[in-house]
Amino acid sequence: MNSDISQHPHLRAGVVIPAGGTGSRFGHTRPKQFLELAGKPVLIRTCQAFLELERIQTVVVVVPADYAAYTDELIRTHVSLEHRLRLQITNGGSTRQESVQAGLTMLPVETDLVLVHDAARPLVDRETILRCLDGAVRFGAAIAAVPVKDTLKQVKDDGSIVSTIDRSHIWQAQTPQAARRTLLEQAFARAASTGFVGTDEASLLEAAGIPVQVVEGSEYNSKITRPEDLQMAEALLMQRNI
Ligand SMILES: Nc1ccn([C@@H]2O[C@H](COP(=O)(O)OP(=O)(O)OP(=O)(O)O)[C@@H](O)[C@H]2O)c(=O)n1
Ligand SMILES: C[C@](O)(CO)[C@H](O)COP(=O)(O)O
Repeated sequence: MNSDISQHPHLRAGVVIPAGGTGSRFGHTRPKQFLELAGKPVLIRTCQAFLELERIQTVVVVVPADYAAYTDELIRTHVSLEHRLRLQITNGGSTRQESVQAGLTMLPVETDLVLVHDAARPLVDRETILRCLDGAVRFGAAIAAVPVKDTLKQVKDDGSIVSTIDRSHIWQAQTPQAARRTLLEQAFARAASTGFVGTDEASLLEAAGIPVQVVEGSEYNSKITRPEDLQMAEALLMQRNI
């Protein structure tokens, strides 16, 4: 069976974009997802990467409650009416996991394939998104990831090296992280019942015994965590004249 997503015209995919963080490691008065990146808010860039794909029927943005009105204003300023029809905003929670859970409940009932993508990853490319979609169709769950390039060290609190970690099978998880909705809801329900808190959706799926596949991400699909990450993203976009 060819499980390429184009073979499944009736598949309805939605994306949840967790944008409810405070950006404490970034250290700005405004959460980093609302800062400008080459003239456009980080969050808007991220939303548009998905709105430009017809395969994505619904985009749910999960924002801090005190930023809901501001987000609505940003969307009205930067997003076309046509795209706004596929965009919803809801309030986030105190953890990324709670925010994603809130977003899942907003997806239309007919949504059967879900992607989750950090608002803080605005340089995600079309091909990575489509690989995640196809991976979720083919395997049930798939995440963007890149193999580790640097030598990895286990280090004590005092900075002394304990050992060098074999990196031959170590990958850095990115987002999108995609799964059939039933699998993702099963994983979130189990996490809620056991009190499990993960830093990504794959860790919840793994904990529930649900197989997850990695698909090729991109070195450009980095997460904006600290100020230098925003500077790097800006330099990249300027170079590409985007
Ligand atoms: N309660 C939270 C925490 C995080 N996020 C989102 O999850 C993504 C990845 O989280 P991270 O980069 O850690 O963002 P922050 O939590 O804002 O950053 P920090 O840990 O530095 O405070 C971001 O798009 C962030 O907005 C969220 O929706 N809700
Ligand atoms: C989901 C994620 O981006 C995968 O690498 C990462 O786990 C988010 O971690 P954060 O601490 O919430 O930024």
